[in-house]
Amino acid sequence: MANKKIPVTVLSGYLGSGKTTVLNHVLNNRDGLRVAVIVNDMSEVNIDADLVRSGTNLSRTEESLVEMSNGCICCTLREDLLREVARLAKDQAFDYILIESSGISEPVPVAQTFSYADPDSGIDLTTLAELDCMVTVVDAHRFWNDFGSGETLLDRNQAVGEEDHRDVVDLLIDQIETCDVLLLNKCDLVDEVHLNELEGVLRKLQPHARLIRTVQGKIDPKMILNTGLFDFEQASVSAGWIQELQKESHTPETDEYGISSFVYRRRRPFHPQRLADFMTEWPEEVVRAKGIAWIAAKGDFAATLSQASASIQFGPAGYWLASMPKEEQEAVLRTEPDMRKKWDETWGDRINELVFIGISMNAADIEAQLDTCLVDDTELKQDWSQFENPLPWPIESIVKA
Ligand SMILES: Nc1nc2c(ncn2[C@@H]2O[C@H](COP(=O)(O)OP(=O)(O)OP(=O)(O)O)[C@@H](O)[C@H]2O)c(=O)[nH]1
Repeated sequence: MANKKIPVTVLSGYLGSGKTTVLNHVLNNRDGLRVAVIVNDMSEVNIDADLVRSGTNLSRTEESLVEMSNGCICCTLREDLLREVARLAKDQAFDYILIESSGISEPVPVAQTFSYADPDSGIDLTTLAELDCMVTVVDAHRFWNDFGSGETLLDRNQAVGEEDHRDVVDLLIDQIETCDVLLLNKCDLVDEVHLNELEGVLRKLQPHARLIRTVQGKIDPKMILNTGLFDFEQASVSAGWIQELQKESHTPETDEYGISSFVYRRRRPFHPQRLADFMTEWPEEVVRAKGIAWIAAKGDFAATLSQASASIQFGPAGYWLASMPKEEQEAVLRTEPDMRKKWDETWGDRINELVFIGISMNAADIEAQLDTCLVDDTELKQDWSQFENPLPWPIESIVKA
C-alpha cells in the first residue's frame, strides 16, 4: 500500500509579525502529534530556531528541528527545502511538517515547491507530501506603518542580496493574497475600531482566507493543522482583486469603515503620458489596485498595473489575442468561452480592466480622472506610436524574446 503523504503547513508573514510565537504555541499544544519543524532564517545564525528550542519541548535528539539559515526558502534555499521535506517524509517518523518561512519569503514559490517534480534534483514532492495550509501572520500593530512606509527591503537591510529591489508593501500584499488562513496577531496593541477597519481591508484583499484574531499567537492548532484548506487552483485566484474581476455584475458597496471596491472597465486605451501623470498623483485612499491596462503606444500588448500603497508596478503582460493571426484567435476562442463572451467586435480582447480597493474612495471621482487619461476621438485615429510615452515600456526586450 502506498504511504500516506505527509501534510505540511507553511507559516509566512513579515519580519517580527509573530511567526515563531505562533509556531511555539502550536508546538506546545500539539496533542501528541509528531511534528517536524523547518525554520528558515535569513541571517547566518538561526535565532528563530533557538527560540523554538527554548520555547518548546521539542526534543533536541530527535531530528525534528531543521534549520535553514543564511538564505530564503522561496529562492536561494528552495532546493534545500525540497531535499529536507523529502527526507522527513521518507523518514516516516513524523505525522506533520510545519515550516516557518523567513519574514521576506514569498508564498507562491514555496507553494510551488510542493506542486511538481523538480527536474534538477529529481525530487517529486507531490508523491511524498501534501500542502495542507498556507498561513500568513499579520502584525496588526505595525501593518499600516509597513504598508505605507514606501521603503524597499534593501532600505531596511532585509533584502536577499543587493539585486533584491522588492518593496516592503509588495511583499506584504503577496503574503496576504496567497494564504488560506490570515492570523491577525498582536491584537492586544490595537483598539477595537482600528482592528475592525484593518480586518475589513484584509477581507477585501483576501476574501477566501479564514481570518483569525490572535494575541501572542494563541490559536487552536486545528485551525492551521490538517485543515485540508490548500488548493493550488484556488490559491491562484483567491486574491480580492481577482474575485472582483470575476463577478458578473458589481454593485458598489461601502462598509461602515468606508472600505469599498470598484472595477474600472473601458474599451478605449490610455494615452501613455496622461496615464503616467495619473500614476505620479495616485489617489492616496486607494489601498490596492490591479488589472490589465491598454495603452495607445507602439507595440500591441497588454500591460499589467499593480499598485499597493506607494508602490506601483507597471509592465508588459503579453500580446493581445486580437493582434495575433486570425487562425490563432479562432483556436483560442474555441477553447476559452469566457474570452469569447468578452470579445469586442472592434477591439477584440483589448480593454482597460482595473480593480480598485480602498478606504473612503470616491469611485466616481477616480473614474472621471481616469477617463481624462483615455485617448479622445481625435487621438484614437492618430498614429499611437508617436505619442509621448514616459512609461517604463521595454518594447525591445519583448520583441526580441
Ligand atoms: N504585544 C504582543 N507582542 C507579540 C505578540 N506576538 C508576538 N509578539 C512579540 O513580537 C516579537 C516578534 O515575534 P516573533 O514570533 O519572533 O516574530 P517572527 O515573525 O517570528 O519574527 P522573524 O522571525 O524575525 O520574522 C517578539 O518579541 C514577540 O514576543 C502579540 O500578540 N502581542
